[in-house]
Amino acid sequence: MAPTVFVAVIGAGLVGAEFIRQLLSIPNSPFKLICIAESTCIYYDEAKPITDVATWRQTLSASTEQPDMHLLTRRLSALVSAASSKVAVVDNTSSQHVASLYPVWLRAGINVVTPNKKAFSGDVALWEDILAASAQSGAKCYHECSVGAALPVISTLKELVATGDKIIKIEGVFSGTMSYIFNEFSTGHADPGGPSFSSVVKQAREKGYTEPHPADDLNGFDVARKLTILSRIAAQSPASHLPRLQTFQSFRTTSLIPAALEGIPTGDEFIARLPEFDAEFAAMRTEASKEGKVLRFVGVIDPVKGEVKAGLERYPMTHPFATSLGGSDNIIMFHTERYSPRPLIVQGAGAGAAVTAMGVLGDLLKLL
Ligand SMILES: NC(=O)C1=CN([C@@H]2O[C@H](COP(=O)(O)OP(=O)(O)OC[C@H]3O[C@@H](n4cnc5c(N)ncnc54)[C@H](OP(=O)(O)O)[C@@H]3O)[C@@H](O)[C@H]2O)C=CC1
Ligand SMILES: N[C@@H](CC=O)C(=O)O
Ligand code: NA
Repeated sequence: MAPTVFVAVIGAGLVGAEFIRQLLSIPNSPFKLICIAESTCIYYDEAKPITDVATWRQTLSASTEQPDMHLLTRRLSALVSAASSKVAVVDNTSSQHVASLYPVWLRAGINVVTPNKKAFSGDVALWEDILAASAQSGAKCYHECSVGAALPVISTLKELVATGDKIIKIEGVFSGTMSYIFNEFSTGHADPGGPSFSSVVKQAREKGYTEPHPADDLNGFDVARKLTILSRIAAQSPASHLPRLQTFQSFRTTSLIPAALEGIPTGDEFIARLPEFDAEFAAMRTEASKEGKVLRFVGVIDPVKGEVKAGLERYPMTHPFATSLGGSDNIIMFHTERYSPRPLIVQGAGAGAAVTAMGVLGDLLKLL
């Protein structure tokens, strides 16, 4: 019989709510959902786990308790000590503060599952502390969805590296938002005269592909974070010249944010002002289509040259980045010693609540 796993979910937004729906839909579930937290409220009851898909939101809203992460840590640590069962935090936020608590949780024997990129792509000291804490206690930290949503990108790279393959180059479209935007905006065929840039950004947001603030996608930081996560793993492959990246800002990334829109605090205001710059983006599209090319936002990790970069590039209409992508598709090509001359390719939806929640739940199932 599978052991019971006590689960605390932090973040019940787009991904979090879908994750809870999928978790509560598992028949004969070994998971006990004892906690759900958002920024302003928390439900916690070990004796009364949430079981009903239809009413969990009301149960959370009815709670008057304020979220206190230190209290949550003490409660979950006590549960690890008292029960022979496993305990897991599922972080479905994009919070740096929540991410900074992973080493504390892991050292206390609390497993961590998350699509949040912050812990693995920010200060290298936090990433190293997470690895050390997990090794020390044996608690697991799974974050497959921090790159390419549920697509097996991190697991594939870890396996290539662990089995001694030499990574020659990793290149691809790593952002569901950027993929959707340029698949719709720059098709080559209809240019010029396709949809406006601001309208496709708005659609990407409505479809749930963007970060809580869409500027975090358009400034290239989301791709830079994913490249940092992969680069830190690829750096362990034989003969890698990749540098020890201090943060995701340690290499060159092209931002698509017009200077006048830098630092706009809310996503709504940012989206409202973006049409002012549609003509600039249309001109870039026209330039590319005159050469028979499309625009794609691409990331490259090159362990041979020791280089990591992300930016907007032009591709001929025959290139896989131009021909084979649709919707929020990511495509990641692993060129390795074994996968040569043809690369190992992972492709599919790289954003969206359903696939991301599925990947998070898949990671949680690994604890069994
Ligand atoms: N959307 C996608 O397709 C993908 C998303 N991801 C990642 O998944 C994560 C969630 O994304 P998404 O669901 O779209 O984001 P949302 O903005 O929809 O949801 C975020 C949730 O986190 C909660 N939250 C934020 N800060 C805290 C905090 N300090 N304590 C407790 N709760 C907090 C918010 O609560 P409140 O509303 O009260 O502030 C909200 O419930 C992000 O890290 C994102 O990068 C990864 C792959 C794909
Ligand atoms: N905003 C991100 C979501 C997944 O990480 C993206 O568009 O890829
Ligand atoms: Na993934």
